[in-house]
Amino acid sequence: MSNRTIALAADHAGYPLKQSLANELRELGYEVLDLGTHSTDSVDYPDFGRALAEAVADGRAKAGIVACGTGIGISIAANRNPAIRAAVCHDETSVRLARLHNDANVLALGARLIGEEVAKACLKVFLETEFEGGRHHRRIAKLGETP
Ligand SMILES: O=C(CO)[C@H](O)[C@H](O)COP(=O)(O)O
Repeated sequence: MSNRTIALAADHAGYPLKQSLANELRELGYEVLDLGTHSTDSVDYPDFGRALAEAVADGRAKAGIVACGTGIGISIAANRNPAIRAAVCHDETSVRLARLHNDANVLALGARLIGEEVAKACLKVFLETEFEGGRHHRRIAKLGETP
């Protein structure tokens, strides 16, 4: 991904993983746009999924990483923004295919389900894998159509 700014957001369950991934991103030379949360105090994941989606949609960040306990709730929140294709992934193959086929612009991780090293490996694959295009363009376009 060429733009070097990656947005991060998490709820309280995802907060420790978010901090770890922020450090990893900085070590990899990326700018980090940290949209919270900023502690393990209990918060509501829709607020953070929405904020991250807006940052990616308006171009403040090239892509985003979200984390909650499972990755599910915060991905649902992010995906309510029509510009967002958030994929919940817990292994590198899923991440690779989410980029190759789905042009996922947000990676959602379940902090209570996977370890930090797996999450870091998923992050690297997400950053390094380009959209394959071709037949997948047509399908991505259909995702933006209203039913
Ligand atoms: O995974 C999540 C949403 O999909 C949340 O992180 C989880 O529901 C938070 O639970 P709790 O308030 O019990 O910490």
